[in-house]
Amino acid sequence: MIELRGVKKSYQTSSGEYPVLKGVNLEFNAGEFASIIGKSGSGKTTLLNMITGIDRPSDGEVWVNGSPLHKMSESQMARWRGSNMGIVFQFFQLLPTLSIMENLLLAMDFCGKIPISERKERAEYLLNLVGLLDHADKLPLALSGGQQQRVAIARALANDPPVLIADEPTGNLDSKTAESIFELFTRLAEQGKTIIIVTHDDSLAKRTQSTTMIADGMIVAEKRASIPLAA
Ligand SMILES: Nc1ncnc2c1ncn2[C@@H]1O[C@H](COP(=O)(O)OP(=O)(O)OP(=O)(O)O)[C@@H](O)[C@H]1O
Repeated sequence: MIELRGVKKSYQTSSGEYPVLKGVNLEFNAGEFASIIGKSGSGKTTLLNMITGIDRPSDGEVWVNGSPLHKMSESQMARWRGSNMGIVFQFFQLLPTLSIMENLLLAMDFCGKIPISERKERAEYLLNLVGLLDHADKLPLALSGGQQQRVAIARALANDPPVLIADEPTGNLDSKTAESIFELFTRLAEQGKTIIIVTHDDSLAKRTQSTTMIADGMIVAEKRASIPLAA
């Protein structure tokens, strides 16, 4: 469903070319709840950026649901991403001057996949799903970090994408809030969404169906659990 073949990524720096991903081969199945772990600077965010199409590989191929991301133009990619990928960024990136409800509606407006007449109801459904319907009219900064993270997840789901990607979704959260977010991901995977998270939390990673460890831009270990998702 998601396949990376020989993916390399280098950045040009003042001291020359800096290789960050050095030939990554990886596969994720539809409906899989996967984690990516690795030390700071090992290339995790860069790897996620390859899968979401936020950045392009210097070499290699990235296929998602049969679409060749490595061949798409910027505008094709933006359109494709809007309806195919839900992205939860490390620092939420909610628009601070819009209410929680407006943040979700805007994501739907940009994409156009959800009919206009259904957007408000869908936003309410998603805010209810993450337990924040009572906060719909508040501005993001009126919420706690954990609540903002849940809004970011609701927004990522706005256009009902088959894939949800989250960079450190439970970083900086207390353990109870982290647990509730993990449970939400588990439920979404059970409903058929493919979920890929980057995490520093080994105990959370162990509870996902597969864990990929990256070190120095290379996959150094892959573990696939044959057990069902842990609750
Ligand atoms: N645009 C860029 N230009 C130059 N170097 C970059 C760029 N983006 C990332 N890097 C470098 O690539 C390496 C990997 O970065 P990346 O953000 O993917 O790591 P990470 O594993 O996600 O780290 P962290 O856990 O700290 O978020 C780092 O050394 C980083 O400094």
